[in-house]
Amino acid sequence: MDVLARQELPGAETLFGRPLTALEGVREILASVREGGVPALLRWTRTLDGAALGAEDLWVGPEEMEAARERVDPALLASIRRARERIEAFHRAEPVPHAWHRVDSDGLVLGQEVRPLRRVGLYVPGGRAPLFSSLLMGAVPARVAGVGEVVVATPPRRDGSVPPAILAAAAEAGVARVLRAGGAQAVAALAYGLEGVLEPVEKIVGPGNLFVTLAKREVFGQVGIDGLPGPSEVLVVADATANPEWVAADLLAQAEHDPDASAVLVTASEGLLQAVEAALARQLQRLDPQGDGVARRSLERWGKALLCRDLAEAVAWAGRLAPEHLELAVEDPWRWVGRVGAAGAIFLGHAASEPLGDYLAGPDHILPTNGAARFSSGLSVETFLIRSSLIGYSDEALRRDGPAAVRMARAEGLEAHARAVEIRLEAGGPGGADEGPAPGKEGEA
Ligand SMILES: NC(=O)c1ccc[n+]([C@@H]2O[C@H](COP(=O)([O-])OP(=O)(O)OC[C@H]3O[C@@H](n4cnc5c(N)ncnc54)[C@H](O)[C@@H]3O)[C@@H](O)[C@H]2O)c1
Ligand SMILES: N[C@H](CO)Cc1c[nH]c[nH+]1
Ligand SMILES: [Zn+2]
Repeated sequence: MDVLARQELPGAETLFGRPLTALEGVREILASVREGGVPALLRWTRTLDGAALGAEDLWVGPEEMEAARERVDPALLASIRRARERIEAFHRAEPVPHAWHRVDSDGLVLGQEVRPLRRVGLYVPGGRAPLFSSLLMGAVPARVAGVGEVVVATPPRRDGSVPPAILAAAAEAGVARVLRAGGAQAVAALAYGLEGVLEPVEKIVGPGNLFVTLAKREVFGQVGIDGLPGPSEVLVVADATANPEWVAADLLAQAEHDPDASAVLVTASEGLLQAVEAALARQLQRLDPQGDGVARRSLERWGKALLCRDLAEAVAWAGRLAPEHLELAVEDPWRWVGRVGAAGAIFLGHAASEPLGDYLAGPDHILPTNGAARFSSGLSVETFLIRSSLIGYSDEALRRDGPAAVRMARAEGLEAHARAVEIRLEAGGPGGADEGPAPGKEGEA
């Protein structure tokens, strides 16, 4: 991501009036919406998405969402509902932290409060394709966690409308309102708020392209973020039992998301590698007869086929690259699962095509990319919860722990810390009568 962020942004002269990198462009957009509010947001929406909206058009409300439910094909609506149910069932089955506390025999109270976030911003990609499935993948676990309000932001089409399938999915998932804004400008609106229109949210979740992902990284600290789920990735580890047509189809499925998406095959079978390359060429011709499609550009830039000595080496490579999606298209996937170092989601066996996970298998499809699976995971109910530690001292527990705390504070050179505890010890604890310094202790260091 950093390589792309630092490259000169094509078209920057027209967009920003001077040459800029993608990261500089994103910073400029964020600053302009932070300072300029709604007019700046509308200006970027016109420039980048071609939609000339007025301030009164910013929101899609519940009525338009309900109407969208009527407009989508009933079979599609039923599929969206089925997907919502499957995603919800998966997230309800997840282990989540619960509030707890315990009281020790000396009266020390220790525990954790757990509460859902109050307001979350959910980015739903819409630049190349209206990813209503990503809306479900963000809004459903938020709801399971008990989040107070989920504000969705998604880029409008050139006529200013939001695709009905996105609105229908929003209605199905219980989302109250949708902001017609995309890209870094939408991230700015969610993070900084829009005066009189939108309060800043506490956390921004959801996937997006390079601009969205860079913007989320920039606003982190001002608000929380779920991670950096950027351009899609698939890495297929395949053995000679894999069907080359199926493997090629799964590589193309992720490549079609974005010219920045990546699709990689790792195998120890030279025969399979050649068969997949031939299948790819054939399928790409059918998918993109003009020869200028997204999948072709993605494969040219980031597509790779690696030939390894054996399957163990192939799996080791997969773990090192830590892809968003790993397919184990091998005879005995369970033999290898435990040896995968890192991956956002692991698909087991020949039938488990990645797009099934994109839509309705159940686990979340908002997953770390760009190697971030080494240290982070996909969206879960826990993404929407915060924990607060609970600490309560009795007189007895204070007498036991206080002297050690005082000693440690003085060793760190923090006299005020030491005195804060000592003053209570001198008074004999919360139950003691004396609020002032103990006789004879004044001036002691
Ligand atoms: N990792 C995951 O979990 C996951 C899940 C779903 C989708 N995705 C990824 O989400 C992405 C969706 O991308 P998309 O582009 O279709 O939609 P998007 O909604 O993420 O981005 C569209 C926005 O990009 C901005 N933009 C476009 N060109 C720009 C420029 N030159 N300068 C500044 N801003 C610009 C515009 O504001 C536009 O509204 C894909 O990369 C896809 O692979 C990832
Ligand atoms: N493959 C994407 C995650 O990288 C998710 C998605 C949504 N719709 C289709 N695919
Ligand atoms: Zn996909």
